[in-house]
Amino acid sequence: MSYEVISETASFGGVQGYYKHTAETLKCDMRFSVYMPPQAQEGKVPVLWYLSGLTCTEDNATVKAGFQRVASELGLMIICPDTSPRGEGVPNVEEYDFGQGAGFYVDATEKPWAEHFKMYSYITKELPSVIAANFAAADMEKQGITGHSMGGHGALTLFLKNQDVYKSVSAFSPIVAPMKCPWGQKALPGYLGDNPNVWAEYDACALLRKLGSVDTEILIDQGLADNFMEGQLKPELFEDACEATGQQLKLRRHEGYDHGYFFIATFMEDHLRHHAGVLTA
Ligand SMILES: N[C@@H](CCC(=O)N[C@@H](CSC=O)C(=O)NCC(=O)O)C(=O)O
Repeated sequence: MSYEVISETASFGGVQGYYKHTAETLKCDMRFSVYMPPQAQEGKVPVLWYLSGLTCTEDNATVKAGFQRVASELGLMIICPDTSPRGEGVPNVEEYDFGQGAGFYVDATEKPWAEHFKMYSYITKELPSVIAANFAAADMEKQGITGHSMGGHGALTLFLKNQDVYKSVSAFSPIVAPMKCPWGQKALPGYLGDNPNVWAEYDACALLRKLGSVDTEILIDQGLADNFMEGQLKPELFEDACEATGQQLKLRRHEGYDHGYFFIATFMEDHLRHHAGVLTA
């Protein structure tokens, strides 16, 4: 459960840190970032996980999402993990949507991925244990989860499968139905084999329809100038699943915004307030 400090830098009265540890689940070294708000000097603070999308590391959101100012105001700890195992000995392909940088937050069962690609267990079990053991201010009874695109898929599915752990959820332009889009139709069989019942365990629409509604509102923001919206993201499928199950959903569609971090930074404050509203109630 030990970890190494890469850097710690003052930000809005708190500290933006980058850290490294050896992840047993993934059999490689992993980096993650933690924003520690100033309130952490006085006591425990709620924890918000941010899961990034395809091609990302822990760095993309940390430097581009602009969460530090409002996280400081609200007293939220923000944790950004990497999106896959990496490094020598970890399998990869020269494709942006599979392999390193594209872990899809699943526990792979297929060769050669199964040995390292266990991002579901890493994010839900190992990394939280590292945080709980080393960051005393983290209130692990008050955790929320958000993410972008592939990370939005991660946020929705991890939330639905672990409602005892995560109390709040939101997503920026998430993949909501990987079984029904090309990114997911490549990743799910690639990592999990050919059984659709196993894929459905990692599909937010399928999970919501199977598990039923949860007692908290889900916030999703989607840009209407997002080139991936029609072919990959299909927010209307999640809207349908929410309507069918009676799930409270705030799905906001924004004219002119694309898939990138200028979009995320624009609406980040609303997401932080959404999570703080639930986690500090
Ligand atoms: N290179 C790819 C697109 C890669 C891309 O857009 N990645 C997004 C996430 S997409 C879904 O998970 C991202 O967040 N990129 C990093 C960033 O800092 O913007 C292509 O050519 O289509």
